[in-house]
Amino acid sequence: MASSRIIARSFSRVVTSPWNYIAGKRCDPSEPTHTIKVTEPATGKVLCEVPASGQQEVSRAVAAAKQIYPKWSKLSGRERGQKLVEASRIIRENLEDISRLEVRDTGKPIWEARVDIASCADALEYYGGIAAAIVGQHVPLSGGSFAMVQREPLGVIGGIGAWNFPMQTCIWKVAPALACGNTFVYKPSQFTPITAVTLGEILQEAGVPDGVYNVVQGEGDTGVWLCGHPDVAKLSFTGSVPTGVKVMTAGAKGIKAVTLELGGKSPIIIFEDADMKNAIKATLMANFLSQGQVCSNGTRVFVQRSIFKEFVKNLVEATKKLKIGDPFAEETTVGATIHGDHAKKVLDYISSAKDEGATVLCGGERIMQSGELAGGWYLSPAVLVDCRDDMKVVKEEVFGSVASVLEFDTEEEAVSRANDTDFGLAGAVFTKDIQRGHRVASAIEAGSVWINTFNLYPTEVPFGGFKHSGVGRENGLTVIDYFTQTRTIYVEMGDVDCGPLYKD
Ligand SMILES: NC(=O)C1=CN([C@@H]2O[C@H](COP(=O)(O)OP(=O)(O)OC[C@H]3O[C@@H](n4cnc5c(N)ncnc54)[C@H](O)[C@@H]3O)[C@@H](O)[C@H]2O)C=CC1
Repeated sequence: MASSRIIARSFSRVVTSPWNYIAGKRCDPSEPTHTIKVTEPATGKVLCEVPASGQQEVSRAVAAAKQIYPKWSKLSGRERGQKLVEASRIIRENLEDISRLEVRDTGKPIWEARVDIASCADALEYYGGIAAAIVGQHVPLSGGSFAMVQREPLGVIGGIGAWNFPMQTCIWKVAPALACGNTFVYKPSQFTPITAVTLGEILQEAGVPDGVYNVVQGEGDTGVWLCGHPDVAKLSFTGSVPTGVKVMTAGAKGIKAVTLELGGKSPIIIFEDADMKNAIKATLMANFLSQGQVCSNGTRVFVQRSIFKEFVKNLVEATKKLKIGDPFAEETTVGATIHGDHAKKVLDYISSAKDEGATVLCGGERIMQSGELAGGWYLSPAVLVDCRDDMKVVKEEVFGSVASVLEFDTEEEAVSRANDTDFGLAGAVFTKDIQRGHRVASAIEAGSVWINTFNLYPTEVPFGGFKHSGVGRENGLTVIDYFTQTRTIYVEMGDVDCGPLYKD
């Protein structure tokens, strides 16, 4: 029998206002603080005008989330999970439309947006699937007494996201938080307002009650209001280290739990016995996905001296074959930088690298400055050699398509240089020697280390940073601990034993 299911009816497939989403409705803030002109990265033209939310609007969103919390948190995990799985189904059935919205927002190529949106469906399906298994514990104690450890949600979660993976960043927070019984207020990046609102409409269609998930648009000030709101129990943030410090400080003031997913400057260590083709493929993926605007990117490429020349030749050849252009074109592999100011920052890093003695073997220029997409900022992916560890481009997060390739001699040297950074988000080792692979992977000070691959984040495995790259984890079962708290109930089955304090 043919399925009678209807593909999502009610979510907007076009870029449309209003931009906030509160208590199940798209709405405008009653007192906008100002209007944000969002540009479309592909064209540089204004994509939409979004009113920024002030304190009053943030409070309205938090109140909506607080009001529905008793009802949502009292559903069984299975009931909540079924709705999240349904939302996952809606996303999969509408993957193309949602991916196209993501491309308009980010400028990333359509092939990548499809991968990102499929991963959003994966996360909703995974946390929907395990929601019924989010339970407490029974702990037997001496003399028949026991303790019950109840696992409870935290309340209203305040989420704040970056612009590079707008819907994925949002869903990595929202899916586990809702599965655990929390409700949510999300503030997307001011550069990518679209798909967080789309998610609201999809969750509503999947049966999630109005108010469980809300969106307030705005810039840093809106984030400040959300972080400081007394009814927000926890902050979950993805963004840069300096903003992460502010969010953590706001959390400290309210004694709120904080999860921070921050920046990186990850190393890839490629030994002489590595499979050359796989090492090249991974280096492309680790540097040029999403125009290099990926937190976990492996931008410090350490290559053993004996294969350095061959590796660099192959990398430059492969980089020159990348097709930079219209993000909607199927053949495009690299799209547009998020906006002009960011692109200029990336170009400045390349200039500073040259000033400090680096050689640019390919790329590092703004291209496509005529035609329909002339207003977009399209940068040709750059490969740099003659780099030193103390150069600005090698030390700081560039967040653009710039790979710095560095030579090393010994394993010990490579590990020590790889770890010589305040960041610790990710890393990788390429070798055919299984013992060396594990030894080096375990020595890299980072939350995710890949052996013979890069930039894979299945929803089942935890992701997050060591050192300045973050606090807490997203994905996997671990995240349940970050969205719940426990209450221990001790049950005494005998008499009270208070030692010598009491005498008959
Ligand atoms: N570890 C991870 O999972 C990921 C980390 N990132 C990191 O994000 C950064 C790029 O994203 P951006 O949007 O440029 O970061 P950002 O730190 O400038 O902004 C992030 C978000 O914080 C908001 N915000 C700004 N000031 C705030 C304040 N005082 N209080 C509360 N919220 C505030 C912004 O409006 C935005 O929504 C990079 O450093 C990148 O590595 C990006 C994606 C994933």
